[in-house]
Amino acid sequence: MATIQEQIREIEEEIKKTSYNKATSHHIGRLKAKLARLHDDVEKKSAASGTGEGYSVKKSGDATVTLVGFPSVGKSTLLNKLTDAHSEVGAYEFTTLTVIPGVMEYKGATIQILDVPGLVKGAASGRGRGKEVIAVIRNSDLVLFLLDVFQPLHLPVLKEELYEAGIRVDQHPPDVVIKKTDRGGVRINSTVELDLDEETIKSILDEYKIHNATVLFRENINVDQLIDVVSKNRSYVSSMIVVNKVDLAYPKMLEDAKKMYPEAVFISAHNSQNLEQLKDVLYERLKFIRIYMKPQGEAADMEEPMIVLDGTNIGQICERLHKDFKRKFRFAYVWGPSAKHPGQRVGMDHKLKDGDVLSIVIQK
Ligand SMILES: Nc1nc2c(ncn2[C@@H]2O[C@H](COP(=O)(O)OP(=O)(O)OP(=O)(O)O)[C@@H](O)[C@H]2O)c(=O)[nH]1
Ligand SMILES: [K+]
Ligand SMILES: [Mg+2]
Repeated sequence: MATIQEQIREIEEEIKKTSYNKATSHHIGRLKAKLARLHDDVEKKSAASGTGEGYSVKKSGDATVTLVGFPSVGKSTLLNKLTDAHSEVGAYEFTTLTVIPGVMEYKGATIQILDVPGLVKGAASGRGRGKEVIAVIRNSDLVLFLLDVFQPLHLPVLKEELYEAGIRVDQHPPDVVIKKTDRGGVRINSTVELDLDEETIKSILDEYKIHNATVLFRENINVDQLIDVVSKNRSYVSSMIVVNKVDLAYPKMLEDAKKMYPEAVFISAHNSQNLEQLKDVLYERLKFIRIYMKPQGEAADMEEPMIVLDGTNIGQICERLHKDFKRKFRFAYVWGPSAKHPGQRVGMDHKLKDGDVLSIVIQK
């Protein structure tokens, strides 16, 4: 019996060999789904048999950002400049061996920044501290990719490792809902024109042992995205790119790196160069919204809004307010951009928008 790694290689070979056309698309879809399942198995196995030494960091503040980069690109140096933390800096690789949290206050938001060990190629399958680092990244809201100006080509490697570990960077969860049923086979509904054909969709679901279900597509997605929906074990985070050590770069080198990553922020963490711009971009990328709380029977507090991430729902607000709020929650009233009419009565699933006024009613 072939090992999981051998099976993975075999399927990868077969995908490479198969030329893509209409007739082979469902075959390729099935192979990709098989591959995804094997990767999920590897993931599960190593989680079960792992060292058990997962890093435990409690999320805190309004958002969590993880510094992701190869060893010695300057992650710890940057953490020390942006936050109150002190993380050891060294001219050798793997100076940092655990998660070091720090806090940065910016424009009224409290942002948690996590320094972690360097990632290397193979991290997703467990090299270095890969597994533990990846678990931290999974739970963060933003990945700050930190590159050394001398090694700009690390970015695609980092992205590949995250992809392989089920982390989707700068993607949103596909707007596709699968509801399992008892009988009736797989029924497909769609509000948009689909590139995926029925046979491909069915063979992917089949690979995940889903034989009876209704599938509603509200978005035209590809094979890989459908596998993400079926596999469930995916995490969606946004990202930004920062290039460090510009103080050491020759002008030509800097120019090339800027052409390669026009959206990146170029800094010298060591010399505190361009850190204000970094904070600005970081803040923008996180997409904060302001929610004004109105205690029942009182006026809303328009002075000090709650700062939360876009997409936050009322249940998540309850969790932030008090440990009992979710249990005692009855309903809420909303005024403002997310309300259909002023004072709309809503439940915990209701998603808030910037500038909303919110009143939560709990059991006494
Ligand atoms: N010239 C220069 N050196 C820097 C800069 N940032 C960091 N360094 C140096 O680069 C080396 C590595 O810095 P660290 O902050 O330890 O890097 P790291 O990414 O945390 O490294 P690991 O924890 O080992 O993965 C140290 O010698 C730093 O002094 C910078 O902007 N310019
Ligand atoms: K280092
Ligand atoms: Mg470090």
